[in-house]
Amino acid sequence: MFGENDASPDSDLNLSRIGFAIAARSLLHAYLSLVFAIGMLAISDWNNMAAQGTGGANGATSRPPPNPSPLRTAKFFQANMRILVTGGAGFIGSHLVDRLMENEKNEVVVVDNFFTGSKDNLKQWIGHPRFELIRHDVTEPLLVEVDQIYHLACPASPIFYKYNPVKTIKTNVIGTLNMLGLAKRVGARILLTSTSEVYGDPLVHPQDESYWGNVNPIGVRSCYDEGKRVAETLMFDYHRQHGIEIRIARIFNTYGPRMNIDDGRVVSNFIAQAIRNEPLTVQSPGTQTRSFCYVSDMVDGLIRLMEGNNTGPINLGNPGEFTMLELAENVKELINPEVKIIHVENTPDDPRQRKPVITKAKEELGWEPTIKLRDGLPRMEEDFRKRLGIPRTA
Ligand SMILES: NC(=O)c1ccc[n+]([C@@H]2O[C@H](COP(=O)([O-])OP(=O)(O)OC[C@H]3O[C@@H](n4cnc5c(N)ncnc54)[C@H](O)[C@@H]3O)[C@@H](O)[C@H]2O)c1
Ligand SMILES: O=c1ccn([C@@H]2O[C@H](COP(=O)(O)OP(=O)(O)O[C@H]3OC[C@@H](O)[C@H](O)[C@H]3O)[C@@H](O)[C@H]2O)c(=O)[nH]1
Repeated sequence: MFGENDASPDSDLNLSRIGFAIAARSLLHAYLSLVFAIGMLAISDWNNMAAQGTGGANGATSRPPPNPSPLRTAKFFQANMRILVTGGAGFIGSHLVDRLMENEKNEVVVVDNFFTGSKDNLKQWIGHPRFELIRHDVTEPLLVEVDQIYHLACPASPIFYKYNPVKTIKTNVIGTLNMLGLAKRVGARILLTSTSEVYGDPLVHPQDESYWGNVNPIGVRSCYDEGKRVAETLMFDYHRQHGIEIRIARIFNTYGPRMNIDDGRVVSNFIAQAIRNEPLTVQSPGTQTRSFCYVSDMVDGLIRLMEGNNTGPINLGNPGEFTMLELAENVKELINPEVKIIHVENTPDDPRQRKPVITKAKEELGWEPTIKLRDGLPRMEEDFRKRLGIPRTA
């Protein structure tokens, strides 16, 4: 036994055994420390790369994203890109579907509960082999195999989102959770259409993405604006916690063909009123401002955001700013010079000013709007006249 016979002939051998054991242990220690240090370096490098790759000023991801379907990397079978558009039967969603369907490598699945959207908006695609339409409410879980998710489902016009505020907040919170759960399961990239309403009644003007907003958390609009704020939070938490690839667009007022004629939003109201020769209803005081983006520009921005490397949030909107009185005067001049403009009561918490800073969209996406309000309004007029059956006279 070691220690008992220090003077025995074996003691030299024992000593050298002990020396060897100590040396071996030190070597093992050194090796393990090295492996640990390399591991830590690799993890911190990966985190840095993830943060840079996703424009992650808002915190690095803690895990690698889930793997996309094996079909993506299959050697002999080049799968199409399968894209889910929630709310695809609505105004912006249906224009987005048109653009996505132009690419023959895309298969598009639309889910919609038809609350404010309509099959009519998608009629040119129904029956197409690369297109599927599913009646589904996003507040219920959904299982489909897709590579990208454009998550638009949510009523957007104030009269519709205030109609059933509890349902609106469920759509924003539970609906977004369900879509994030789906993205996590199938490894899809997900884009949320958030809104300029996250800035509330802004105290900073114009608004860039660093502004945290001025929102009434218990007001009649909060089902929508707070709902979208929580949806943004969920997106970033899934990104940080589960490595989900996210994109967030903060959309400013968008207009164009296919808006519901009785949608209640200001551009559709004024155009329908001018065509029907009814007074244009400017809600008081009329000095409140908005910035209006034509829908084809918006769709272009959404696709660039999805395909790019930046998580957002990124403002998408047209920085041209108009008071509601100026908008009414433009509509009157372009569509019906005889029409009257009247003042009516406003609704609570109406934001007094809104105009996007789009520097980030320009720099990160190479995007800026191309269609001015005075060019977009006549295009919308044409569509509304067709649907109302009221042609332009001379
Ligand atoms: N149009 C704008 O000016 C604007 C501005 C900011 C943000 N956005 C956002 O863009 C998205 C689309 O807006 P839009 O103007 O096309 O509105 P929209 O009302 O025309 O479209 C919304 C679509 O979502 C569907 N939908 C609503 N709740 C649903 C649910 N629970 N389950 C499934 N489908 C549901 C509706 O039926 C409709 O087809 C919305 O998320 C909206 O918040 C729009
Ligand atoms: O007939 C009308 C309707 C509206 N308005 C005014 O027009 C302005 C714009 O109102 P809208 O209802 O079109 O839309 P808002 O800007 O209030 O909200 C929109 O913001 C961005 C998106 O998220 C949504 O599409 C929607 O919530 C408001 O100041 C409103 O008071 C009128 O003067 N007359």
